[in-house]
Amino acid sequence: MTLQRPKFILTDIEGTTSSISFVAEKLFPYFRNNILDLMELTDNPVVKEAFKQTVELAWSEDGERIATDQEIIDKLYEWSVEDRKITPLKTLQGVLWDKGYRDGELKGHVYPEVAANLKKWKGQGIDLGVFSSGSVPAQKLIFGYSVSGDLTPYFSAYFDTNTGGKREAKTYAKIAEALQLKPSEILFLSDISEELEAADSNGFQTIQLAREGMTPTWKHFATSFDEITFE
Ligand SMILES: CSCCC(=O)C(=O)COP(=O)(O)O
Ligand SMILES: [Mg+2]
Repeated sequence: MTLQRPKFILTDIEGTTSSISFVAEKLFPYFRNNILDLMELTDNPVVKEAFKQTVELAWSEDGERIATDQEIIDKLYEWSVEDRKITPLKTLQGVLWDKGYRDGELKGHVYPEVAANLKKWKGQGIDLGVFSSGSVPAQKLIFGYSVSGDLTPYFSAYFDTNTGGKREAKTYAKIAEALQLKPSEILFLSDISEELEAADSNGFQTIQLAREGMTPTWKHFATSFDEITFE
């Protein structure tokens, strides 16, 4: 697919740069297997704030009153099994994954052609950024400790659920504003059509990554980054 060259490419992670199986079968189980380590980190201000948000969300969403550290951890475990894209869970996943990447137990999966295309696009004068439900620190880890080496030098901006939900149009307006670009100057890459729809309704260019035999569900699609080229 050949497009007019955008000024900025914003990419999703799971299902786009990286396999769904790596996230579902390596990252999420690592979090659940090590979740009790959070008990030792309750003085860490990031953990403290995420625990507070967990208590508030459990109350507002389920009407459930949780208070003890064990109850909070049980709730986070449950949300992880359900693959909830909610900020305190995503923050705490990033906190625990940090050790896994640094110890070498985790190595960020990226599809084989990703690094070469990031390099090529950057060489064409296109700036690159990430928008994932994974927290910004978790985004920096998967790309910093990737199977293709440290890819973080390619990215100049990172966005997560603190900016807004990926299926909400207003989130993309906020991203364009933060980048000080017109929406039409940004190309968003994702595997999920609801996310592409939200970006498209805001005027972004969009391409769906339909990887590993996935049937495309969006009007513009590619099966790998190699198929995305610019005039
Ligand atoms: C930052 S890598 C882990 C990604 C993650 O936690 C996740 O929920 C995937 O969401 P995405 O928005 O990248 O599809
Ligand atoms: Mg995705």
